[in-house]
This record gives sequence, structure tokens and C-alpha cells, in this order.
Amino acid sequence: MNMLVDGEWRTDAYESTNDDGEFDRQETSFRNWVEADPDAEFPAESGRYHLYVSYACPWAHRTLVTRALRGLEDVVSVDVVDPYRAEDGWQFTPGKDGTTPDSQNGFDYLREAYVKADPEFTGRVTVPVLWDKERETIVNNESEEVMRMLDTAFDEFANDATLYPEGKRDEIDETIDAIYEPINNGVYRAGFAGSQDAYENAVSELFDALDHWEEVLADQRYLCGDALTEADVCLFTTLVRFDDVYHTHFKCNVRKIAEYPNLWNYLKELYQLPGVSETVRMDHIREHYYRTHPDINPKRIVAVGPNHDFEADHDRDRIAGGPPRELAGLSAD
Ligand SMILES: N[C@@H](CCC(=O)N[C@@H](CS)C(=O)NCC(=O)O)C(=O)O
Repeated sequence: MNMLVDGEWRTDAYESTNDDGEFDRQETSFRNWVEADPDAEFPAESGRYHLYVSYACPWAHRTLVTRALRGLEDVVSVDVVDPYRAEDGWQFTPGKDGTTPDSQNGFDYLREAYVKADPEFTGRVTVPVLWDKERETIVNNESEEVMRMLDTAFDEFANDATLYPEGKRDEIDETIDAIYEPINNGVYRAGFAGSQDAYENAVSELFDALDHWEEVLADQRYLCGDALTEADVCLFTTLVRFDDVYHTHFKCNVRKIAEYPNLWNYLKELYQLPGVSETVRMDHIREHYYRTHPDINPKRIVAVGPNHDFEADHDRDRIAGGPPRELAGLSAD
């Protein structure tokens, strides 16, 4: 695998599975916070912060969905890397459909932004990255924290559709934690497993968790009750990729999401919220996964199905609750 070591790009640097063949996800390293306080080190301001993302990445996708749901498109800018991550890591390939140049630094590779932020940086070069245009540095590259900052620090510039309402915060945090290991990271633990046991454990935990949430969603609108929250954003970005890539490429093939009536309708409802469909680029998702992991898919052939219609009607209005008023009135198209 490829990473930076003391600011130098290395292609032979680390093992991502442990001795039992289990996938180990590394900790991210830039952990500063944007705050709604003009005296903070990183104060929330319109036009000051920038996201580097890949449309392929479920972690980066959380930040894009939050930005869309809070109406922050004109407040926080975005650049999009090439979905295909080759030897040199995430790359800017303007001209390829759906990608952008690096509008902030003019770099060819995302790793250059990491080195600019820390010339001695050691670690993986991951998306998402929240970049501060004023200090010219990385604020944070941990998706859960970037999502939280977009949702809570920018209220002055955002709509009122908070995804982290007071009174629900503990439950939201607990739910985000509860779905992380078996579901969000579980698909990776299955896909990158280096042993049969590690794979089977991951898959069985994954489908137990999906079965559980399928039941919860039978008579509850969202993961934490009547109101849409950050926990739903976190589940959404895994569910929307599931049948196209995790089911086949990561061998998570006990069931498809489309075979779970409640999860499937819930997924369609979230997809149809204003601004969300624009954040879903299935071409980038497919290309990234099928081409970027040659140890799993050596011929790099990109699977073409299943072409779900996420715009099809959903049945979630049968359950109490619904999207926040700010979003309910807007049409998805
Ligand atoms: N914990 C991080 C994980 C981010 C992450 O692993 N992103 C992947 C893309 S899906 C990445 O950039 N991987 C590059 C690499 O590992 O070299 C977060 O949630 O932000």
C-alpha cells in the first residue's frame, strides 16, 4: 500500500491486515475543529473552507451529503479527485467527467496538500480533507468530525435543518458508533479480509446489523426516531454503494439492500432529499472500487449492474416523521 512517510511518498510502506487476516483501519491525523466563534483558531466563515473529496468514498460522501442538506454549497467549496486511485494516490485529473482541478493549490496529487500542511507528514493520504484557505492548511481529515463541523459550526450560514438536534445528541452518537464497526467499516472488513474466518465474521456481523436496522425501520422513520440525523447520513453512504460494489466486489452477498423492504425504501427516501442525488456518482463509485484494488479484482473489470432506480417511489410516508420542514418543501429535481 501507498502512503507518506516523513513527507516522502512510499509505495511499500504498511500492512493493512493483522496476523489474523483482519483489516486494520488506521487513525486519521489532522484533528482541528472549525468553531462558531470568531476568536477560534479556525472560525466558521463563509468562503474560507474547502473540501477535497472523492465521489467514490463513503466517508467523504458524508461531508457532501451534510453540506447539501444544510444548504452550504455556497459557503464551503469542493474539489473532486479522480475516482481511480493508482500508485501515486488520489490525483486531480480535470477533464475526466465529474472531477475538478485542485482549485486551491493547483496540485496534481492530493498528497501535496498533506505535505503542504505538514512537510514531515507520515500516514495515509485520505479523503475527505477539510482545507483552510486562509491558513493554507488541513483542518481535519476525519469524516465524522468534518460532518459534525459542517452541521454544527456553520449555523449562521446554513438552513435550520440541523442533523444533530439538542436532546438527541447522545442517541445520535451512539447510533453512529453502533453502525460503524459492523456496517460502515464492516463492508471493508469483509472485502479486505485476508482469511476465510475474518471474512465470515465480518459478513455475519454485517448482515446481523442490517437485519436489526431493517426491523427498526419497519415502524420508525429514521435511525434515531422521527427526525433525520447525522446517523442517517452515515448509513446512507454505505447503503447507496452496497448493491453496486460491496455486494459483488467485497463479497457481501448474503442479500442486497433492494431485498430489504424497509432499508430499500429508506435508502430511496434519503436519495430523493434535495441535493442528495447530486452527491451520488455511481460511475465514480464503480470505477474506484473495481479498478483500485487489483488484489481483489486483478483484471480491473468494472461491473455494470445493478442500475437501481433510486428515484422510484418510496413508501416511507406511511410512517410518522419526515424530513425537516426546510427540506420537505423543496423538490429533489
Ligand atoms: N477514517 C477516515 C477514513 C477515510 C478513508 O479511508 N478514505 C479512503 C477512501 S474511501 C482513502 O482515502 N483511502 C486512501 C488510502 O488509504 O490510501 C474518515 O472517515 O475520514
